[in-house]
Amino acid sequence: MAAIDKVRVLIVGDSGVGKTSLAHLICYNEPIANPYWTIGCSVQTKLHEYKAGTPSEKPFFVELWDIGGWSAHRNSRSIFYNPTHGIILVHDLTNRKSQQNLHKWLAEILNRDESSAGNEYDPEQFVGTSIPMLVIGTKMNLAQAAPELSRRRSSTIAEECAADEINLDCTQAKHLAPGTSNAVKMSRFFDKVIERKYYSRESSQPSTPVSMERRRQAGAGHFTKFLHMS
Ligand SMILES: Nc1nc2c(ncn2[C@@H]2O[C@H](COP(=O)(O)OP(=O)(O)OP(=O)(O)O)[C@@H](O)[C@H]2O)c(=O)[nH]1
Repeated sequence: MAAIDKVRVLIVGDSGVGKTSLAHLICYNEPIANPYWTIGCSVQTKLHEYKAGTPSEKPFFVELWDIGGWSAHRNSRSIFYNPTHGIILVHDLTNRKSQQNLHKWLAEILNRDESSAGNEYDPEQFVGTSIPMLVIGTKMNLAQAAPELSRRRSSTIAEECAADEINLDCTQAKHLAPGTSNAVKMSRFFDKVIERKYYSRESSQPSTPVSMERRRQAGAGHFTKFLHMS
C-alpha cells in the first residue's frame, strides 16, 4: 500500500484559549475529559479524505501541531514552525485580548526565519501570504452567557486574511459534528491546505502573494474521517 502523504497544520493562540480542547475535538469528535497544559508542542493526527465523494478523493494525514501558548516559551517555539502548511488561529470569545493577540501569533510564525524581526504586525504580510488559515473563536457557550464580554464576534484578522471563521464550544461534540456547517468549513480548510501543498504551483514557494479574491474561491467542502497516532 502506498504511503499516505501528510501536511502540518499549526494551532496557535494565547494560553488557555482552548487549543488542546479543539485539537482533541477535531481528532475524536468528542470533548477532551482533562485538557492538559501544553509545554512546547503536542501533535495529534487525523486522517482526512481530500475531496471526499469526488473522483479526486484521496486520504491524507493532517498533523495538528498544538503549540503551547505560554509567552515565556516564545523564543523557542520557532522550531515547530517549519514547515507550516496551514494555520489555525484560536481565540477565546470572552477574552478580547486573545483575539487582538492573533496578529502577534501570525507575525511570529511568518517571521520565523528573521531572528531580529520580532513580532511586528504588518498587515501587508498577512494579505500577502498564501498559507491557508482558519480563525476559531472558542467558549461560545460562555460568551453567550455573558454577551458584554464579546460584543464583537467576528475577528478582524479573519477579514484581513480572507480566512474562514468558526465560533464554537469545544466542550460540545455537536459543534463539530459531521454535516454541520462548522465541520464543512473545517474540511474545506484541510482541503485547501492539501491543495496548496500537493496540487498547486505555489507549493514550492511558502509565502507568495495571492489575491484575497483567489483565496476566497479556493477549496470545496467535504467530510472527514479521524485517526489518532500517538
Ligand atoms: N466552556 C468552555 N471551556 C473551554 C472551551 N475550550 C476550552 N475550554 C476550557 O479552557 C481551559 C483551557 O483549555 P486548553 O484546551 O487547555 O487551552 P490551551 O489553549 O491548549 O492552553 P495552553 O496549553 O496553556 O496553551 C480548559 O479548562 C478547557 O476545558 C470552550 O469552548 N468552552
